[in-house]
This record gives sequence, C-alpha cells and structure tokens, in this order.
Amino acid sequence: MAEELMQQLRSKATELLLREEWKESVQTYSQFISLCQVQLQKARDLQPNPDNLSKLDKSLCLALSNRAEARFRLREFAEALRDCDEALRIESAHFKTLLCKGKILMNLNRYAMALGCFKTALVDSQSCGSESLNGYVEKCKKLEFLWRTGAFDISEWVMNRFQGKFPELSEYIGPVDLRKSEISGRGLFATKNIDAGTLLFSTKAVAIERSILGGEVPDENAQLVMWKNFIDQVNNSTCKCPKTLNMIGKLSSGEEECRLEVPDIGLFSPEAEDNSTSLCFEKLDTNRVISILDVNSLVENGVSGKVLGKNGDYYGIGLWVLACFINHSCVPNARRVHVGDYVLVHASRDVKAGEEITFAYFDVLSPLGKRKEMCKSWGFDCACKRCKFEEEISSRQEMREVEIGVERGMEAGGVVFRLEEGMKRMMVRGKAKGYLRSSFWAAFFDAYSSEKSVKRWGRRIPPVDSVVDSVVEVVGSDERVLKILLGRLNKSGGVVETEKAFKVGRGLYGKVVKKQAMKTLLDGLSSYS
Ligand SMILES: C[S@@+](CC[C@H](N)C(=O)[O-])C[C@H]1O[C@@H](n2cnc3c(N)ncnc32)[C@H](O)[C@@H]1O
Repeated sequence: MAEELMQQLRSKATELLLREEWKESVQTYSQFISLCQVQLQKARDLQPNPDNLSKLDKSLCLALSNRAEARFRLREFAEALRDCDEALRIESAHFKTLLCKGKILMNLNRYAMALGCFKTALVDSQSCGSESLNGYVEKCKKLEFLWRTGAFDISEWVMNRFQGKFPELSEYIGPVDLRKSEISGRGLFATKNIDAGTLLFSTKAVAIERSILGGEVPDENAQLVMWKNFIDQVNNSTCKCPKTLNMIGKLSSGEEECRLEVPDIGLFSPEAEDNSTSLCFEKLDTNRVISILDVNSLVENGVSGKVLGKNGDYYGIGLWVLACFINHSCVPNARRVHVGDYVLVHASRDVKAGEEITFAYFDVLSPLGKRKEMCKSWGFDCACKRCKFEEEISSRQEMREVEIGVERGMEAGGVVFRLEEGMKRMMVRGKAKGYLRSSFWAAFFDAYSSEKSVKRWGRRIPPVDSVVDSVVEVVGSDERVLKILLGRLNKSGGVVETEKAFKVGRGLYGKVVKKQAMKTLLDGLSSYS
C-alpha cells in the first residue's frame, strides 16, 4: 500500500520536475520524502533487510536531489543546500547532487566550495562524460581566481560597445575594513595606501528593480510600482536566505547610528557560512525593511555611479550590502561602476591607509548652500572639512562678491576671475583652493567650454590643468572634469595631458577598464557634447 503510494508520488513529482513546475514538484517530493523516511525507519526497526534498506536509501537520495534542483530553480538556495547535504550524507559522491550543490554555491558566489563539489563530481563523471561539468569547473576556477585576487578586466566588453553578455564577475573584498566612523555610525576604511582606480570591492545586489522611466518629469506612479516591487524582492530574499537576512539586519535604519555594532567584514564575504542552523528564522518587520531601504538603497545612475551599457532613460534601484556602509563626504574618494547585477567600487583618487572611503551622495561640484539643502533632504548635516572651511569663510566679503556675481548671472569667466582674485586676497591655498573651485565648478565649466570665453579671459583665469588637478584632488575623478580636460587635449594633444586624462579616467571608471578600452570610453566622452 505504502509502496504503491510512494511509486505514484515519485512518478508525479518526476513529471512535474520535467514540466518545470517547480513549486508543485517540491510539494510532491516533500510528500514522497516524508513517506520514504517513515518507511526507512520501519525497515530499520522491524525487518533489517539490507537490500530493502539500500533501495529506500537510493530513492530518498534521488528525491532529495531532485527537490534540491526544484528549490534551486525557485532560488530557495538555503533549503536547496540542505537537501543536497542530506542527499550527500546518504551517498557522498552522488553525481547529480554534487552538480546541483555546485550550481547553488556558485549562485551564492561561494566559488571555492562550488569548485570542490564540481571536482568531486568530475572524479566520478568518466562514466557520465559531462561536457557541462567541465564548463562549470572552468567557470568556477575563473570566478574563484577573481574572488581571491580582484584581477577584474571588463575591457573586452567595453571595446565591444557593451554588446553581448555581461563580463563574468565575482564578489571580491579588497583592502578595506569596517570600523566606527567619525562621520556617522559605521564606515568603510582603507587598510593600505591605494591609488586612483584600485578596486575596493565588488558585490552582487541582494535585489534590483529596473525600469525605463523616460520623459522630463519621472512618472510618480511608475516609481511607486518600482519601489513596491523592490521591497517585495528584498522581503523575498530575506525570507529565502538566512545569511541575507543577517546581513540586512546589520544595516542602519537611520536611527542612533552611533549605537550600532560594527560587523565583521567577513560576514559580507561570499564564503561566509550562514550561521543559523535552522531554517526557522525571524522575519524582518516590513516597516524596518522600508526604513533600511530608505537609508541604504542606491540608484544605479547616482552621482558617484556609472551604469555601463545602458541608455539614459534607464533607471535602476538596488541594494548592495557592503556599499551600504559607505558614508557621504563632500570630499569623496570612491566611485562605483554598475555592471549587470554587480557594483564595482573603486578609489576615485589616491587614498591613504586608514582613510575612510566615502561616496558623494549628491552633486558635490556645487556651492555650500546647495550642498546643505541636499544634505537636509538626506536627513543629516554634513560636517566634513570642506563644509567646515566654507562655512568659516562664508561671511567674507570676497565670498559674498563671488556669490553676488553668480546670483546676477555674471559671465562665467568673470565669476572665475573674482573667485581666483578673492582666494589670493584671503590667502586660500592647497586643498582649500580645490574646495572652492569645486564649489564654483559650474562657472569654470562654462568658462572653459566656450572658445569665446577662453579668448576673452585668457590669462586672467587659471589654466585648465591646474584647476583639474585641484578639483580632482578634492572630489576625485568626475565625468564633467574629464570632459573639460579632454576638450583641452583635443586642441593641444600633449603626452602629459594624455597621461593625465588616463589617470582621471581610471579614477572615473576604475582600473577594471584597461588602456585600450579606456581610450574607447574617453573617445566617447570627448565626442559627447
Ligand atoms: C548608507 S548609510 C552609511 C553607513 C552608516 N553610517 C551606518 O553606520 O550604517 C547612510 C546613512 O549614514 C549617515 N551618513 C552618511 N554620511 C553622512 C555624513 N556625511 N554626515 C552625517 N551622517 C551621514 C546618515 O544617517 C545616512 O542616512
């Protein structure tokens, strides 16, 4: 009777699996597995018949393996892994299970462990002769190497004008660590001296919601739908994966950041184990999820971000957990490049060991007043060195004169001239000069963009090079600054300027774009008006 029922359930579950009806297949396999486990127990207790036991064990192992495959397709990775481990306890070299476990681990970016599974399966695969297994081994080796070394290279894809598949990327944590921040709560810090363009980390989104939002005024309804879908996705991920739940639980929801614990950066490594032994874990309250997303989600085309290979109307919002620990500064030193579901964060200028890694949450090539407004909309007051310095000199006559010039629509060259003269009188030097040039960048940009203006103001305004140097020293590489530099390069074309353009380009796109591909990007930028 029981045998007959088991037979029926097994046939039905297999059929559902073949029809790719994953959810129903999981349900039917679960019924089969429960029944099989009861039968096994009975067989052990009552009539220890080795043949019968072995037959039941084999059936159970295969059912667990198939349920794992269905759960994998449903992206229920934690449960799928549990099934694999249970199946492997019955038969340690079960080919199908090893393959499935390897695929799950690869999806979780746990490359070293995945490679272990594929290699064990390979030993046993002579009889199976699996070509796809060799493919997995090769892919996994490559990703494991990237994860260990951070030696990313997206040049080929860039040179193909972003056509075809995204380059294969892995997660990676470079020379950074999490510590208490003087800015607010926790922050990310450089653990050694880093030069512009160095990859700091790469991480895959927990969730991303994308849409094409065209038009001048973004459609509010479409944005609301996106936001709702995004929250659902995050809730879904936390329900399916205890590690994701644990990571998201560590993020700030905006209150009393100074009291938040500093998590070990290892928690965000793909190789970190889920430290929950059971799958019964607490859910995050939806209101808390919303607050966490409010504080931590990033738009793909943010001021310090660049989405490669997408058009202008494209809009994406996502959650990349390690990036959530990066505080804002008006003197930022990091940028991000979005490639597929990954975000690659790199230094946008040279960074010293121990320095905090910071993003520009908004356009920092803007004056103090505007930056203060933007900070307010983010819910904090910025207390960076640049803001403090500008606050201190804001009442000086020289600064008032520059502001009046801007307010009254004075010619850009005139504003630049007033600012430079004012800085001389106030004896503003070094980095502080870069602070003010960055704040009045719009005037510099306009003054250098027009031939007429350059001719008219001639030597009364500083050369492009020195302004670019001081602005990049303060805010790191920026597309608008690079465009001005490239405009100048098109006219003069010197070796020094070319080298400088490449260095600023590295700060903008990161060293993951090598020289030839960088040239493609720079050419695109200089032809874009
Ligand atoms: C993405 S989180 C950054 C990490 C956060 N400090 C933590 O401990 O999790 C963004 C939040 O950090 C705080 N924050 C970031 N930059 C700041 C700044 N320059 N000044 C004050 N607070 C800042 C704000 O509370 C903001 O909502």
